[in-house]
Amino acid sequence: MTTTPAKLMLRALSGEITERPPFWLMRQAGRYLPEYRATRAQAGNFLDLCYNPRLAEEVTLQPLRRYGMDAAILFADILLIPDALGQPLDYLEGEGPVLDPVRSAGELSKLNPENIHKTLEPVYETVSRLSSSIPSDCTLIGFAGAPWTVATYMVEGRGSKDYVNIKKWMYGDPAGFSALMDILVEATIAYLLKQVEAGAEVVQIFDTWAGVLPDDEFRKWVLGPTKRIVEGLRHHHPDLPVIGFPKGVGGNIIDFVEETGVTAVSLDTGTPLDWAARNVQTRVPVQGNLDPILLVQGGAAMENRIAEIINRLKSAPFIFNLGHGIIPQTPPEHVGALSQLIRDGSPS
Ligand SMILES: Cc1c2[nH]c(c1CCC(=O)O)Cc1[nH]c(c(CCC(=O)O)c1C)Cc1[nH]c(c(CCC(=O)O)c1C)Cc1[nH]c(c(C)c1CCC(=O)O)C2
Repeated sequence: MTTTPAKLMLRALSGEITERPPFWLMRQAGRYLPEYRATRAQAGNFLDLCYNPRLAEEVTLQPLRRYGMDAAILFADILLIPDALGQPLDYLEGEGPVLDPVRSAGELSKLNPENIHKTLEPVYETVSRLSSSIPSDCTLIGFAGAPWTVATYMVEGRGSKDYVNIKKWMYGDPAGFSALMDILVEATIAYLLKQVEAGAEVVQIFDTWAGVLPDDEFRKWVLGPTKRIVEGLRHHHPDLPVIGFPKGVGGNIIDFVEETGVTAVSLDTGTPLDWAARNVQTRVPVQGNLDPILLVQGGAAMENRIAEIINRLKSAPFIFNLGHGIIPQTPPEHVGALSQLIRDGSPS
């Protein structure tokens, strides 16, 4: 009897040390690619692209065609959940997302958690198309934002530097704020379950702003909701690999791993490699953590750091990635050099 060798990414997630690290890159589809910009122009605006299964499938596949990553990440955005809950959302050129803010328990009646799947249906169709169109050795990753990070955009109404509105609500009316977080936990579980049913093999939970909370609040609004999501997913899919990305949390990543039950964690750029090898990788597989700006720089600086990351993390389960998303200024040929280096162990 012959068995198909499992995909490299799934093997690393199951705790295997692989012959080379699987790799994929956060924001691997996006504006640094001319073909993305062309498809995006064809779609109209960014939300139209996210809700167009044919075009969202196309932009998901674009980086795979060039670089053959070991995983494809569904093309969508973490703010589709607020959109599906009925919170008006727009993406402004040069500014990013803008939402009509929700800032008190009284305003929660503006959200409608009943029918999110009606809006999100095209996303599930994108996943379903991808599950048959990606290469057979490539793993399909679904994703969602963590409730805390999604809530920062919902309450601030845009990206924020100081999180003053959400923190005032969180400190001043924890019970009311927890009603918003409950809505997000439930919606996120339902959303990710549908992605898994449509063919996502792994899910990643992005908590980009997890690092701005003090101890107690970190436990309450990052650890608690993430744990509930992991449990909610595993209730239906006990073996589903879940990757957490609690960005900027420093040493708290140990508690994150121990308490949430995630399968693996993504390390941000600031996480020291030796520390991560001793304290995190002994617990779960890790993913990371090249500085995305080294991918803009390229050359020897990038190549040396890639080699260093691989050397320090290759003795335990490891997935190569960035410490945060690719930025639009990235020259596509630098991504080519990275993929070559990881695949063959030498620069192109
Ligand atoms: C905080 C956050 C968002 N979205 C996301 C996060 C968490 C990860 C992170 O911190 O980067 C996650 C995300 N956003 C996008 C993906 C797609 C999959 C991928 O290739 O990684 C994923 C996984 C597409 C996108 N999401 C967005 C774009 C750019 C939109 C465009 O084409 O104009 C893409 C490709 C827009 C977006 N969406 C968001 C912001 C702040 C912005 C504006 C900033 C920017 O323009 O880069 C919210």
